[in-house]
Amino acid sequence: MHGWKTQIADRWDSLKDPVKIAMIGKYTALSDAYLSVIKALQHACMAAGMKLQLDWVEAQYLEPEAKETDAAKYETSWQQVRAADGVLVPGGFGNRGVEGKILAAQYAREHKVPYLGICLGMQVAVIEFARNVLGVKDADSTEFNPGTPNPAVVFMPEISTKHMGGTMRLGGRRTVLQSISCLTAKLYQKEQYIDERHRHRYEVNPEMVPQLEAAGLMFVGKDETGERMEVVELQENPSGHPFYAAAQFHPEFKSRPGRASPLFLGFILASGKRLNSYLTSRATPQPSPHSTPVKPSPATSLGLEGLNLSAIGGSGSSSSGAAAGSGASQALFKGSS
Ligand SMILES: NC(=O)CC[C@H](N)C(=O)O
Repeated sequence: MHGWKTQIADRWDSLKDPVKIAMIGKYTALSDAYLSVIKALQHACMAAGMKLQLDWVEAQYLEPEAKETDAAKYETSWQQVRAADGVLVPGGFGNRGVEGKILAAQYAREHKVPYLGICLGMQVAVIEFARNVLGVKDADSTEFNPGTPNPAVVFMPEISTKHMGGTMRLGGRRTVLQSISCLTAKLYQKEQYIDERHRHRYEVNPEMVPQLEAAGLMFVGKDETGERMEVVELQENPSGHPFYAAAQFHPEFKSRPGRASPLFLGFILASGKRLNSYLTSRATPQPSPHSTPVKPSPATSLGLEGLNLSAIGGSGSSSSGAAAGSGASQALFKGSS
């Protein structure tokens, strides 16, 4: 166990190629939810052979009002978004900063910057698309605007609004994949379904789905009834976007060192411009079981054997080129099982 941890810590400390991720959140209420996201980013960076540079962006400062109230913070926050290789909007509750998150999703979509949305991050992506692509300017979530005439995100019908304590849709649920060629299916290497964990009260309004899909926002994962939207991706053509994916579930909850979450890995690889070579390498037929056995590599013993690390630019080696034992490598293990 100790040797395994040392190998992972060494690999973490030896990563050099930087990848800059802007995480758009509400940092006065730093919650456990964000800590799981940070760990999932670290696991993905380690698998991709990239060094994480995380920029924390307070969503509220991206909003136009901040230009008047706090011009310096507005400027630096947008600079952080513009400098990012990838934009991540994690889960969240309550309406403060939501408009800033919607603007960040719009920026990532329009500027073809890799985007990963989680839970609320998927809901804001859908609201943004409805407003700016479908032209439904007042599209909103009933969580933030209960009287909105154009709800893109609605309270889940079978949940009672009167009993807030027990109203959350929680835990492991099945997502049925709608197409074997979507990015999510390729990353998970699954054709039919994936199981991930949930924590939400609102969902995409199923009535708006046909319009959204006709305009290119594809619901590539749905629950078993087909009524609840679980994963969206921008249609590959004509968007030409390198990575635009968002999930209603929380992929970070199942991420582990040596077993990065597929969506996080895809996001990091796309942010480091390595996603295509990774997907091509995965599509290459594996050697037949009768070919010469390969000596286990350090990557195999790290549980990274599913990854063709050389194909994605990682060293695939566990040598410790840089100083070992940094705080970052220690943090990698805290709280993970
Ligand atoms: N975990 C989340 O991001 C929740 C998103 C949203 N507030 C909901 O309840 O559906």
